[in-house]
Amino acid sequence: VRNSLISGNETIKMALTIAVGGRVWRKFFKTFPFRSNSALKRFPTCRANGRLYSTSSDVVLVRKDEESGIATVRMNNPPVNSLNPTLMVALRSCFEELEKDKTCRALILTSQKPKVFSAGLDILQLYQKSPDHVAQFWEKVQDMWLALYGSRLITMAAINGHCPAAGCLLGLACDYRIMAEGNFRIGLNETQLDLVAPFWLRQTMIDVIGYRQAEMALMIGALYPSDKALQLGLVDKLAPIEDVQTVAEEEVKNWLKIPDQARAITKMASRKPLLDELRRRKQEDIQTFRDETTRESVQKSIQQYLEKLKAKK
Ligand SMILES: CCC/C=C/C(=O)SCCNC(=O)CCNC(=O)[C@H](O)C(C)(C)COP(=O)([O-])OP(=O)([O-])OC[C@H]1O[C@@H](n2cnc3c(N)ncnc32)[C@H](O)[C@@H]1OP(=O)([O-])[O-]
Repeated sequence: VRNSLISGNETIKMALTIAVGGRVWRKFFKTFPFRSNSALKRFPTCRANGRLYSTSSDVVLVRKDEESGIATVRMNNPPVNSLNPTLMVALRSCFEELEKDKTCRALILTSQKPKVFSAGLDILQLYQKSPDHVAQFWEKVQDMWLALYGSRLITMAAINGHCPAAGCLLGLACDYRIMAEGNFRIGLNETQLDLVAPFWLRQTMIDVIGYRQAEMALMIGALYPSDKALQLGLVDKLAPIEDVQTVAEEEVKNWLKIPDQARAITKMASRKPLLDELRRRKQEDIQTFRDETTRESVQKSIQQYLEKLKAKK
């Protein structure tokens, strides 16, 4: 399915691309096309540090430092930043707006509410819903991921709290992950809900922590404390929770020393096969998720998981 090595032809294409200087970005976007975003038009805009960004509400807060070109994107969907359609569409919109902003060079993704980065997908959107609802919901997950994973920007996850399931999916889509020290957990725990991580999410986990560890983590739906996550390579750095944002900014500044063009082309060379694969198999992936999730036995498991969450209190 996945061939992360680019072919000789593609290498030559990229070398030529670099050589043509002024026309490089036009050529780059031709080689690695980004999807256009019709959703943007549907949302009102908000002003962030003098620049306009589209959000569907206040669920995504954006602040861009004009001097450095670093944008901080904060998820703001209390209590736990569960990824409902509104938040996912707003995140996708925001990623795509920043992508188009020529003065933007880096994106830090974090939570407005310390202690929880994101609780993953809004489980209520998967429970007792029609197959059509689940299908539309899943497409929003795919589109959000495509926009972040396929970004030309430096993308850094400042994981300032718990980061299960689709929270981890967002982190894995970034280039680098800094996580809060302490009793916070991260991982792809989908199997605990009787859900199956899709091929593109499985692949990113494999790419980040290696086949054996990813296979095991995915099978048992492991959630790791941050020190173990660091040991596995699931996150790249730890910091005290109050310093996660500052450490992320410092790290981005190091990355900004690398010329954008070469960094972005290199990133796309390794990510393009998986991006293309999902674009090609998008409908099949939606159908699989819809059919699996709406199965009676899976609905029963989701119900039990929701009950367990409530009982925790
Ligand atoms: C294959 C597909 C790939 C991805 C799949 C997924 O992401 S599946 C997702 C897998 N995700 C998980 O397995 C993570 C499940 N969540 C947790 O483990 C914890 O909430 C926490 C550790 C993130 C935060 O702990 P904390 O003590 O700070 O907070 P708290 O626990 O007290 O929750 C506060 C309120 O939010 C509610 N709520 C919570 N999460 C969700 C949700 N995802 N959705 C909806 N609601 C959720 C919770 O019921 C409670 O509601 P109440 O009673 O006030 O009406």
